[in-house]
Amino acid sequence: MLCTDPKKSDSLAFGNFIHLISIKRLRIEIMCPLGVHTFFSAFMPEQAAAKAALILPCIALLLWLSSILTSKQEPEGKPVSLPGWSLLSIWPFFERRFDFLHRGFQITGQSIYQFKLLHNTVVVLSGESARRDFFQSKQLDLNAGFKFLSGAIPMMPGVTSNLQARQVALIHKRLVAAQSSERLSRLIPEILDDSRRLLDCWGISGTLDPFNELSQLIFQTTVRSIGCADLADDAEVVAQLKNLYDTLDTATTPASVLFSWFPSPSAVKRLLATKKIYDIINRAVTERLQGGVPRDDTLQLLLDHEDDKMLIVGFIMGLLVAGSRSTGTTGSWMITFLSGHPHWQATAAGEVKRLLERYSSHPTYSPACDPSSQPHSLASLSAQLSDIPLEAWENEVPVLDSIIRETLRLAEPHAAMRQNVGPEIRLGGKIVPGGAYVVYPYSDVHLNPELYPDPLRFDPARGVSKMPYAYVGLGGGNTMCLGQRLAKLELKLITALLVLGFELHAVDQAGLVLDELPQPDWNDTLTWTLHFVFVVRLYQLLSLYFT
Ligand code: HEM
Repeated sequence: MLCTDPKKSDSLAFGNFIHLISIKRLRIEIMCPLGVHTFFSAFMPEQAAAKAALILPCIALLLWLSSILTSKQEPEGKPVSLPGWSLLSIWPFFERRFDFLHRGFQITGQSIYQFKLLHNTVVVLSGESARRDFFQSKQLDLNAGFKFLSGAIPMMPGVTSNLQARQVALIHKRLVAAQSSERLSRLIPEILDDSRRLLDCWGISGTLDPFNELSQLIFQTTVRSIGCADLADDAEVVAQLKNLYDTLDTATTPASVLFSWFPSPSAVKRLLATKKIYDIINRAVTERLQGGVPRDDTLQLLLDHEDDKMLIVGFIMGLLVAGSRSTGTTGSWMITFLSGHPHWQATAAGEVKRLLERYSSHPTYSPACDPSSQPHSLASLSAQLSDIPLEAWENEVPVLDSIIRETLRLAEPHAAMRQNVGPEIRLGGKIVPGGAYVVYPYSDVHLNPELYPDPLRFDPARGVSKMPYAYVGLGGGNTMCLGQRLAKLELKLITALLVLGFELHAVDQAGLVLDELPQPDWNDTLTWTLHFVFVVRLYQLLSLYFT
């Protein structure tokens, strides 16, 4: 807009000079020299005023150009920010993570967005290309991500946390060695025997809470498999350890994660539980070192490699959580799903029976031959299952494999968490600055109706999608689960015992069979358990199977 009255235009132009410089280029060029000249001529001779009127706008123009060139532009590709940064608005990230993350996608209308957690940037991803970049990136650190965003591991600097990269690499190497084929083959009868012992306590019929009983059972077999045989043999110590690990879970609160330095009651509880776990495991390692009898277990494997004592203690303390928590919950959900799907119970039982027919050399129990052996046939079933070799458990059980896969797809409310420990990178085309945290919710694929039609339905018969990273239940790309060989073996052995040994029904508290199974709570990212009353009714089937 041009001003035609020179007087008016002078005053207006000068009054708005600074403002105009920054926002209205056209008006500056035309109006400033005139107005400035009139202004200066009021104070100085005509010639000097003319010079000043020319020089000043040039300086202003230069300043303006340099401010444009040096100004911090919002980089193109920066993820849109979630409005609201107060602690209150991000609290649900810890308490109802699934809802929080999905509301973020809805509010921003974007497949990638970011929010602030204290002074840290957290980028949330979804979509095919972001997922691919995420799982393939080498500079996203899982441990750093979990330490800051989850905090649900025993924190003992130098033992279970703040480990150097070479210590983490050594722990991973030993974990692979602990799952060698020879070692897993020797573990089969031990896992079966532990499980059979605990299943015997369930009785011939009755009800049980799978989220309690299965997680206890799998804690026992995990202590046996990656811990120490002396601990696994002592039922009291195993129960004590389980309680302490449960305390770590229940005492993990948003405040204890965000302000881990603050000695809140839950932080103190966590600290005490961690110290007690340390004492139990350290004592077992010390006793073995000081002349205990060598056993065929993971502790002995670590001692034989002459690993540092603190690394050994940290290995057992850390992997007992990684191993038992996820395997226990997966086992509980598997039994829940099987108890509501008699067809899959029977199909799984049929698959294991065929393996028994092929591999078992133990005589099949028959009440006619040995009427006195009722009803303790779980022992003989476990002995028969021990005859099935590891290769068969790993390669000849497509039904059990698909039941595990479908259980993890439907009931593993995991969000993968990382820290970008390198320079700025792009994931899915969006910028993730160095030091920022990145979260990828598994629901992006596992509950995606385009990949899994009717995604909340349990259906092990679903095909596997060919889309890259369409199934990430045991990780993907650079971070695959390093304990999956053991986890799958434990789950298969326990399921075999259950489907051949019992008939399972999901019932309510009154004992009535449920029409509909309970759904997993995707907001319960830590323990994945159920929060309402539900039980599984058992009938021991052995007399049917062995006649
Ligand atoms: C059914 C049981 C299990 C499930 C569902 C499971 C799932 C996973 C998943 C999804 C990851 C990748 C995490 C991510 O990308 O954010 C992972 C990593 C890992 N898992 Fe498992 N896991 C199970 C059992 C175990 C067991 C028994 C152990 C050890 C005894 C174990 C040790 C590990 C370790 C060490 C990693 C980290 C790998 C790395 O840093 O690259 N897991 N697991």
